[in-house]
Amino acid sequence: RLYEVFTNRKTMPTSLKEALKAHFGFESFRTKLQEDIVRAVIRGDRDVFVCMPTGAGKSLCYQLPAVLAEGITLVISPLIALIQDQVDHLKELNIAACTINSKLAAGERRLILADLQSSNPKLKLLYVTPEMVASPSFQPCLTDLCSRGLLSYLAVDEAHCVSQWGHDFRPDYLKLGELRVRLPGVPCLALTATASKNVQEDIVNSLRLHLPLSFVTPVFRSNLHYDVIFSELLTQPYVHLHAFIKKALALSSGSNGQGCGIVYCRTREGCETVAFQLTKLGILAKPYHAGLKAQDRTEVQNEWMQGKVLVIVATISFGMGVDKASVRFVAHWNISKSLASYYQESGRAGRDGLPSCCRIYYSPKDKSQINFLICQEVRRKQEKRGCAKDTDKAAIKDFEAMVSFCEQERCRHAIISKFFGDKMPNCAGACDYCCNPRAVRAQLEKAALLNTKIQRTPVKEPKGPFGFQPDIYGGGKKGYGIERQDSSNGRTANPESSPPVKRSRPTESSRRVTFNPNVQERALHGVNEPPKPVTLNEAADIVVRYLDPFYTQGKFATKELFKSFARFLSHLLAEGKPCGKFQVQVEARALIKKFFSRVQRCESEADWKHLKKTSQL
Ligand SMILES: Nc1ncnc2c1ncn2[C@@H]1O[C@H](COP(=O)(O)OP(=O)(O)OP(=O)(O)O)[C@@H](O)[C@H]1O
Repeated sequence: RLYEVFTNRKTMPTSLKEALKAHFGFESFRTKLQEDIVRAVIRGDRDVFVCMPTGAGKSLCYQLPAVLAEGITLVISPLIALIQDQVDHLKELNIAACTINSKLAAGERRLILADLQSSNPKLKLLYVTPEMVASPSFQPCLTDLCSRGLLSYLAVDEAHCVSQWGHDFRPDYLKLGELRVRLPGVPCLALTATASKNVQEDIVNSLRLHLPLSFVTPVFRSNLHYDVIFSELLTQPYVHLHAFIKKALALSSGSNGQGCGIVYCRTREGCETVAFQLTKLGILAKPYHAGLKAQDRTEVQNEWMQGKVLVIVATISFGMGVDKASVRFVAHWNISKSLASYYQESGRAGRDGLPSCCRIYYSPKDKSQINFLICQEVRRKQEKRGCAKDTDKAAIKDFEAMVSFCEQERCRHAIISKFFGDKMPNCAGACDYCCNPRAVRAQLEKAALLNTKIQRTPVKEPKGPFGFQPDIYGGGKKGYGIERQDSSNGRTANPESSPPVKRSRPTESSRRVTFNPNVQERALHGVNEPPKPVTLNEAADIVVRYLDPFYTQGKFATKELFKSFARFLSHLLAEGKPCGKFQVQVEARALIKKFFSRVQRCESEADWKHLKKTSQL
């Protein structure tokens, strides 16, 4: 039963299964695939690329080879918290693992470095962030280990962070390509749970994987039931959520004890409100977000892990690396920023393979807010680097895929599979659409009707010049960037302080309800009916939409000038003789065109001093 690859210089003569049992306490490999990957890594003659769903047991694919190899395995992981969990877990198993990071006490760091410099280091796994790997102080240590033949493998966890097309791009991951050049002969293993085809290509190219052996499993997980609920149609949303949780928790959790769940909210206020409401309705739920003290967060997480609290209501800063098998549901109170993120977050349900539920409470208002934040973030990045890039569109496209997932009449699993480039899965009733397509259609129609009504009711006078806080619009207020995992604005926020509604481009040719207010309004107004006069808020929306491309092209010397000009135009268009939306659109376009026919680049407020409405209004 001795495994032939153990003649490899890096491994010890013992059976793979025995080693699995001895070091990790597992009787067998989780799947044939897991075993195949471990064997391929141990062989060490090729780089390896692994794309398996969350909870599939990817960590073991490098941890077992690392334990069996003679040297040290360097593991790159994006978050210190994630690293700490892994290191703690390995230490519990008596496996020599540690991390070097900026938070480490000087004494501990010295001890680790001394071990690394010794002729026979005890350490088996060294976890670091990509930033640490790139730091000049760490380079000599790595070069030294490599030259002494003591680096067994390079494992890059969450490898999708290397791709600018991915949902969690981290610039320092790009530097790992250079690292590989400095570590000749060290085989690399790249692992991710979410990678569309172009992200996969990026990983292979950026990490310079040489003819890698690829182990890619379909993203379809038949034990997860997906559905979407339009929250604006609900009279009692919290009661609805409560009923969903009750039902999901009633699902069996096998030998894993009582089931539990996660509700994701975009904002801290959202977490607090939802947790409070659920507790009031009889389910103990606790919030978890960056606004809490670290100690309180740890306490909440522990209570949830131990089953003392069944529901954790968290921002997305919770979950990465949380290894709990019996999560019976993941509910999203707000949509995610991309379909890839949603797949990863919802995938935390049912890691034990048992039936579990994934639900989104969707609202078009939420869509507008997140869309606004994403566009703002993209613009901020462009401003920082001074130019636009093709990849800037990726964030917007990925968000559109998220919206499309909610607004389409199609199998939810099929949408996810298509997004990741997989073939159509056999859903077999594991989503609302496949269970009852008529109900999905009815909901979409009701939502469209409701949205039309909302658009037709008079809008209250906006507070600020745009009907929302200018510093939110300008992106100056910390906490509104989509990059932050946890913002302080919420669905519960005053609608008047919401950013203007922006139109999102449709992505799919398949049926979906359009929420473009202009289309619906025009269809409903009689031909001779006078158009409803635009409010300042609506004028601002139109202006921003038309002016935005000029800002992106660098036609404004500063962002303040852009905002100021947008404010000026909005007032010009909304004040005076009342005009309908269509007229204002035409006029806005004409004014902007006229302005830029005279001004190459806007340098001061004096540039638009003489700009007046054209005769069209
Ligand atoms: N062979 C095995 N037998 C039993 N349990 C296993 C086996 N391999 C891994 N596991 C367990 O499966 C769970 C998930 O493993 P792991 O955290 O490595 O998944 P992952 O694919 O890395 O997930 P994520 O993408 O969320 O990081 C862990 O609790 C792990 O201990």
